Formats: sequence, structure tokens, C-alpha cells
Amino acid sequence: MPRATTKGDQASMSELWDACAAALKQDLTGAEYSTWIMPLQAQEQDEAMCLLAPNRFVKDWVKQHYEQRISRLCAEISSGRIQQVRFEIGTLGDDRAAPVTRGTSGGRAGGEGNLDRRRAESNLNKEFTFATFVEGKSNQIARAASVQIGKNPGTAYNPLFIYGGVGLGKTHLMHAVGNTILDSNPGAQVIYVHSERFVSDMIRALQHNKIDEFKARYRRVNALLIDDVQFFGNKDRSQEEFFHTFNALFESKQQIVLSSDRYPKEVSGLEERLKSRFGWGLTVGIEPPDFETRVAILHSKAALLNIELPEDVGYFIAKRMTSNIRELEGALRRLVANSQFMGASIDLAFTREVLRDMFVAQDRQITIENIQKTVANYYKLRVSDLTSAKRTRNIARPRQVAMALAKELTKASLPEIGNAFGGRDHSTVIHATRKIEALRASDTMIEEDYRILLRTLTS
Ligand SMILES: Nc1ncnc2c1ncn2[C@@H]1O[C@H](COP(=O)(O)OP(=O)(O)OP(=O)(O)O)[C@@H](O)[C@H]1O
Repeated sequence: MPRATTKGDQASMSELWDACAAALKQDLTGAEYSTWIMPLQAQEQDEAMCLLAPNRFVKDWVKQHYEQRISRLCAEISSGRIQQVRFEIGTLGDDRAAPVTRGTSGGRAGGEGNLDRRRAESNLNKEFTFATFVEGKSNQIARAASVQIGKNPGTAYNPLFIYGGVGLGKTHLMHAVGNTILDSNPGAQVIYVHSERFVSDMIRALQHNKIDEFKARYRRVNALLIDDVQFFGNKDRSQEEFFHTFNALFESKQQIVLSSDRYPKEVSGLEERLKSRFGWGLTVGIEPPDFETRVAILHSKAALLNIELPEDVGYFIAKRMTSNIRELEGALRRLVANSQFMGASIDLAFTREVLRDMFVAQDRQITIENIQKTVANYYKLRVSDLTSAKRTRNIARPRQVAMALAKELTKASLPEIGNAFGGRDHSTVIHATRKIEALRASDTMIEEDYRILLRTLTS
């Protein structure tokens, strides 16, 4: 039996863990740290440190990727007192901070209110930080360049031009740059503005004879972040104004960050002199994220919402939403809102139901026939075995698994499923799904088989 944990143990264990986490932070990217390390809580267990993860996905990932490093750090920092680290799923049952905290970039005592005000004046969204930005191959260079700019505005690359398709994180990165600049220098003048807003502000200033104020406002900044510059296309007066602002800031070594949905030279209706200036610094592209990055983004967003996202649900959504992170996030928000509204827990069946219309095309591809083939292949059987009258265990069990999958993954009715399995009765299908549900809870082999099959069929 684990020894009861006293308050003193708990405090020192939390302190030890805080120190380990701080050391890990030095070695990890902000996204890795906030996704995998921040959600963990520590408690003492039989003279070992037990790290509690909010879900299995986080637990398995941390164990696989960081166990050795964490164990070594713990032993070092505790001067050998803690030799062993264990991993479990759970949260501390007391009134400590919630297990998953938001990855804000500011957070220093005292200055937080001021910083928040400065961020608002700069039009910066404080949620868009490097800590909440998940790194993957598709955005690695853009992220690295942005981190450099945040640390050394005006001197690293000027301008930084980020281009890429819709909803891939360009705006997020720009805000992260702005937030980082304000974090290290809350007095810095930073403006984030969408180029449409820049145009409409300029028109208003012209109408009200306030163009000098407008010019002064943009030309005294330390960092100007202008989003979606393709909107400047064919707006000659705005381009003219922006050209002078650009020159003024560039010459005085103030940072400019620009984004667009395409490469600078391909932005149509843009003057050549602007196009060439846009390429003076560094131009970086963002690609659609790969599968692993999409899964990590989903888990990171879920953690920010304080939600435990089951592994199979993360895979399921990430397999289907491939090109736009805003849509990926939209699917997650919809799922969470529905689960809260209906008081339902988030599992694969619920996810399929709630996001059904988003995935109609995909849903159609999962047929009973397809399930039978996949299951037969997995268990090294023939499809005809599954539909036969044979009742030996090595055939009956895979048949039940296939029926349960058909129930979960298709819209087919119970009689339809029974019929597809050699004309069986609907009560046989009910029995099969109940049996598999019970076995999944008690038999890890069946649970693993089922998960693998689910993943194969939904990928
Ligand atoms: N790597 C990432 N990690 C975490 N969240 C991300 C990442 N990339 C994008 N997002 C999220 O996806 C959403 C859309 O991103 P963003 O608004 O930055 O896209 P964009 O490229 O500027 O799109 P648009 O071209 O429409 O302006 C945001 O909520 C953002 O936080």
C-alpha cells in the first residue's frame, strides 16, 4: 500500500518537481514544455516521485520521451533522496492550482496588469504566445525566425515576412513576436494591425485631416506587425503611405513583421518597390501541419481548455482535418461545447456524432465490408470465416470485434449488421457489442486490438 502523503511531503515534492520542470524548460521548446511538462503534478509515493498526468496520452508521451531525463534531474536535485519516478494518470485532490495552466508569456507578479494594458494597446492577443504554439516540421523555420525576432527586434532579420495558407498560424506567430517584445520590454511601442485596418484607419485620417497623426503613430513604433499584406493589392494610396512608414522604420532599425497568403513577389497589385523591400530581410513559409503536429496541436488546445482529450479522439479528428488549424480548433471547440452542454463525456462515438457533418464524406467510406476485411486481415482470417456459422473462439471473438466496430463506425442498424455477418439476429449484435465493451475494460489485449483496428479504419 502506498504510504499516506503528509502535507510536508507534498510541499517538498512539489518544490522538487518545480525545480525539475524549470531545468527541463531550459532544454525544451516552449510548445514541448507547455504541452507535456506543464500539465504534470507531483506527489510523493513510497519515497518515489509520482508524476500525475491528466490523461494517458500525456502520461505515455512523457514516459517515452522524458522519463530518463526527469529521473536523472530528480536524483540530482534531491541529492539522491528521490531515486525513482513513476507516472500515473490523475490530479492532486487538494486545492492547488488546476493541473493544466494557461501558457501565458507574461506572468510576472506586479507587472501583469500593466502588461495586459500594454498588450491591449498594441492589439495583441495574450493567448498567442510561443508557449502555446506547437512546433512541427511545417512551421519550424517560421517559428525559429519569429523567436529570434522576439528576442532581438530590429537586429535579427528585418523585415520578417511570413507567408502561408489560411489558418496555419501566421497571425499567431506575429502576436507571439509582439508579446515576447513586450515581455522583455513593457515600455516598447508595438503595433499589430491587419492591413485592412491600416487602410481604413488611413482613409479615416485623411477624411478628418489627421494624416499627420496617423503617420506619427506608425512611425514611432519599435515593432510594426502587419497581417495579410495581400490586402494592400491595388490600394495605391495605402501602399504609398505604407512605403514611407516602412522606410522610416527600416532606417531607424525598428522591427517590421509582415504576413501574407503568398510569397512577396506573387502578391498581385503590389508596387515593385514594396515587393522588393518585403524581400530584404527573411522570408519564411508555413506549410500545413503533418499528422503528428495536428495531434499535438489538438492536445495543446484541449489542455488550454482544461479538457482531457482521449488519444483515439485526437487521432480521429487529426486524421480528418488536414489543412487548416483554425478548422481543427473549431472542431475541438464544438466538441467541448457539446459535451459540456449535454453533460456527456468525450469519446469516439460522441465525437463522431457531434462532428458528423464535418466528416460526412469520410464517414461514407467506412462500410461494414471494409470493417470485415480489415478485421479479417488483422486476425489472419478470411472474411468468409467472419460471416460463417463457425463458433470457435478464434473466429467468434474477431467476429464480435467486427460487429462492435460496425456498430461504432457506421450508421447501419443492428439488423443490417447482423445480416452482413451471415444473416445473424440483431440480438447477436447487441450481445457482441456488450461483450466487447466489457472485454475492453478487463482485457488489455482486446483493448489494444480494438484501438489498433479503430485507428486503421479511421485513418
Ligand atoms: N502551430 C500551432 N500551434 C498552436 N496553435 C496554432 C498553430 N498554428 C495555428 N494555430 C492556431 O490556429 C488558429 C489559426 O491561426 P492563425 O490565425 O495564426 O492563422 P493565419 O495563418 O494567420 O490565417 P489567415 O491567413 O486566415 O490569417 C489560431 O487559433 C492559432 O492559435
